[in-house]
Amino acid sequence: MTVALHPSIDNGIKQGSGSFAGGTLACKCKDHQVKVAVKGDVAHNHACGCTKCWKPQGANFSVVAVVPRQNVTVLENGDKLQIVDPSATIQRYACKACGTHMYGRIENKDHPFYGLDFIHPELFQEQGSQAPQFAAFVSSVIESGVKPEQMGGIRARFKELGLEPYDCLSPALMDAIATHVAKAKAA
Ligand SMILES: N[C@@H](CCC(=O)N[C@@H](CS)C(=O)NCC(=O)O)C(=O)O
Ligand SMILES: [Zn+2]
Ligand SMILES: [Zn+2]
Repeated sequence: MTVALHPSIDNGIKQGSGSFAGGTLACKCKDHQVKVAVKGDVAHNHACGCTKCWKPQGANFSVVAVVPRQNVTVLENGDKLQIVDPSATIQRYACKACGTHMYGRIENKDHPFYGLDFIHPELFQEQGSQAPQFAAFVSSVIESGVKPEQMGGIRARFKELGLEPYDCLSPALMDAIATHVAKAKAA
C-alpha cells in the first residue's frame, strides 16, 4: 500500500494549464464560505511537511504556493478569518468555523519572501493552477506523529510522483534566501 501524502497528489501530479488566470479560494464550510480572490497563477507550488502549514483531513503534507500579496483579496465572509499564530513569521489567516487556512502573509519587510502570500491551490474552485514542483520540510512530518521508519517510504513515494523531497526548501529557494541575507549584510 502506498503512503498517503495529500489527496491532490496521491493519484498522480496533475500538470497546470500554464495559462491559469487566477481564481477563487473557498473554505470548507457548508455555508457562509470564506472566499478569497487570487489574480494570476501561483508560483513555487510544493508539498510542505511542516507542522504550521494547513493540511486537509487525513493528509500528512500540505500543498502550498506563493502569489504576490497585491493579487490576494478577501471577497466574502472575511469576518470569519483569524490569525492562527500572530507570533509566526507567516501570519496564517484561517476560517474560525472550519479551520481552513485561506492565506498566509509576511509582515516583516526584511524577510526574503516579503511581498508574497502563501495559499493552498487545492482550495481553488477552478482547475489549471501550477502543479507542485517539489516537497519541502519532509522530515518535519515526524513532529506530527509520523514514525521515523516511515520516512524511506515517504521519500520514495515523492520521487515516484516526480517531486524531489527536501528537508528544508528547494536548493533554488534556499539560494534565494541566502542571497537576500548576504545582500542585507553587505548593505
Ligand atoms: N520543523 C518545523 C519547521 C517549521 C518551518 O520552519 N516551516 C517553514 C515552512 S512553511 C516556515 O517558513 N515557517 C515560517 C512560519 O511558519 O511562519 C515544524 O514542522 O514546525
Ligand atoms: Zn470555513
Ligand atoms: Zn510549511
